[in-house]
Amino acid sequence: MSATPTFVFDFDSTLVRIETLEALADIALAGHPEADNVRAEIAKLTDQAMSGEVDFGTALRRRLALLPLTRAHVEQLADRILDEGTWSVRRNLRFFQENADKIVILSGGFREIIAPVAEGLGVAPERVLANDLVYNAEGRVTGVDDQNPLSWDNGKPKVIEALGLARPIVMVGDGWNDAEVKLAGAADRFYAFTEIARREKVVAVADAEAPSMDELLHAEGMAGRWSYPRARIRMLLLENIHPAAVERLQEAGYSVETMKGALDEDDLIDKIKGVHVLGIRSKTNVTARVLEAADRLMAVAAFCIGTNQIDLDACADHGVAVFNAPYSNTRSVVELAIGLTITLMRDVVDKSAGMHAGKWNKSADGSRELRGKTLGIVGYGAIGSQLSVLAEALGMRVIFHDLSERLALGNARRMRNLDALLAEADVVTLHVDGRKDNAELIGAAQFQQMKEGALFLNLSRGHVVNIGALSQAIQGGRIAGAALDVFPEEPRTNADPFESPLMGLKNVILTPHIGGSTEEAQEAIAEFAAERLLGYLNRGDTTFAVNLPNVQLSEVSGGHRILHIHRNQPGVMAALNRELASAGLNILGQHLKTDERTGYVITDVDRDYDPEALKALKTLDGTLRFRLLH
Ligand SMILES: NC(=O)C1=CN([C@@H]2O[C@H](COP(=O)(O)OP(=O)(O)OC[C@H]3O[C@@H](n4cnc5c(N)ncnc54)[C@H](O)[C@@H]3O)[C@@H](O)[C@H]2O)C=CC1
Ligand SMILES: O=C(O)C(=O)COP(=O)(O)O
Repeated sequence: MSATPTFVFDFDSTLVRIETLEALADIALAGHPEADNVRAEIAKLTDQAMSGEVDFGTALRRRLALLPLTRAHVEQLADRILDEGTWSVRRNLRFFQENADKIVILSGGFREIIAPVAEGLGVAPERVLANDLVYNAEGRVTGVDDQNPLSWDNGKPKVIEALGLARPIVMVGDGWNDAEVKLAGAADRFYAFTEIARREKVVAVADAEAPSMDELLHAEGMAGRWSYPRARIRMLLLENIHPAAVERLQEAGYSVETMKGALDEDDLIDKIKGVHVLGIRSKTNVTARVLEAADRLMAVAAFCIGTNQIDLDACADHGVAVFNAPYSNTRSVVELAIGLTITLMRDVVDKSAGMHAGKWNKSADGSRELRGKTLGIVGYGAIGSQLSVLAEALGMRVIFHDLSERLALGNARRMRNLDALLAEADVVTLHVDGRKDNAELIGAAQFQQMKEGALFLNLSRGHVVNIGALSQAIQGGRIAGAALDVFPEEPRTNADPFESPLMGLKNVILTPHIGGSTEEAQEAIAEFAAERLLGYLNRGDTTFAVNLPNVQLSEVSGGHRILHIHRNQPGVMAALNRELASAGLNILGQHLKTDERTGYVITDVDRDYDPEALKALKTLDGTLRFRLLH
């Protein structure tokens, strides 16, 4: 590694979120009759000086002359300046403290205000170069020390040159006077720091823009709080995912793009390049072709329960973790199923449509109570079993069929097979998952087995039912009513048309896949899935991943964390540990978990190692993904 450069940091709008003179103006002008005008004048001068329109010395003196500033005002700001630290500076304190002897703070601002921040960063007072305020006997500020070159135009380069600092020198700041340091040749690189204020003119002459300290440290090859600047991690959230997720992910520093509808395979292939995290709901198919095109993808989050739209094995083979929200909309689906059952039993939808057309049809024919009827639940997972409890509470008898051994809740009875269930149920409701094998689980033969006049509900997945057979069963009278929330072909957006052979049939309720679409469920899903993503990105935690071994992990603290996803084949662990040993890495902790396909090993190591040594780990035979977390 090349030697650490000398870092020269500007202060206002770089190490802190404020401009000192504006903050002092707020304090000194409190209660002043002309406060707003004076403040506006000061802000304008600051901006003109920072963008190079007015020379710095002139702007500084004019701003001070506008203020009735006293020592007490200055002390007041100095007392609270630590609260004004720039966010990315705060999270990278360790960088400052560990490299304090390579850091200089260079500011046209005032020493009294900078001192507490410098102390917090571990930067010695002699490495703080700033202006000195001059006070009169009453403690009133009369100006600045005119001997200090920093109080004049183009002072920063002069001061830096006079220090004779070790090169290369990296200048970091938001203002034109910071850019001048590089333009005058006193620094080797200049980063326009834009986390607080972004000035086009300054960015235009910079070697690079640093939207945060993370970006700067990454660009300079320094170990920062994060191994990779979060703002560069791109997340694409499709299908109108609840804003709570966007907020949570942005708040954590990631870049989030949202789209209202789903994308088809080709559009997703175009869009997926450069995307690190994809968020979808039930309608976007993540196929092997999509994964081939995904050059950066680390994780897919299904902001729903079903994951049948995702090629989970192909994701695992690419080292892409897949998460879902398995319980957040369960209750919403159950409530709708209950509501639909009652609505079908009472023929509410057709009667209501009749009323809207001016037809009064008061009749009890065919209308029945729920109480005492038999509900047949196919698929007794999270939704099926919760529906079982609610239906019993309403007085229904519950029978169920599931491929797996499930605990029968309450008085629910397990049926030995699907046929037995179909023969006995007054209402058949589907809550199986969307695995391929479930295609047309219910077709003509199954409708034949149902009781004459049975009701039928599908809130699981569209392909589970043969729609033509259902349509015939309804028209032939075997099925007295049906409620369908899911369809073999569903429109990708609200603007696309919907068509189905079931349209217009008597006592048939069609809903646009809204089983899980309640405000409560969508918000809960957003929070749950966003947390899973953050846990994975920030800690490597795979709890609730549906295609990788689940490992629950705490925050990385003290050391670095090496994450290695590999094909589950003999010898990978041995080879990995051989490489770690030969690189002289001190292992603080290690976890390994495997499933049939994939192995996931997490190794926490001490920070003092040669980063070059890690390269070998990326190319170990069987490696699917390698990641380093700080
Ligand atoms: N309409 C909507 O908006 C929503 C639809 N869903 C759908 O509901 C499905 C079920 O959700 P959960 O209950 O949370 O899933 P789950 O995974 O907890 O339960 C599914 C159950 O179905 C069983 N199963 C699968 N195939 C079967 C078969 N052929 N015969 C009998 N049992 C079978 C499984 O063993 C499992 O116990 C989801 O996979 C999703 O496709 C989920 C949420 C909202
Ligand atoms: O949670 C599920 O699996 C659902 O079917 C809900 O899908 P959606 O998020 O409404 O597209």
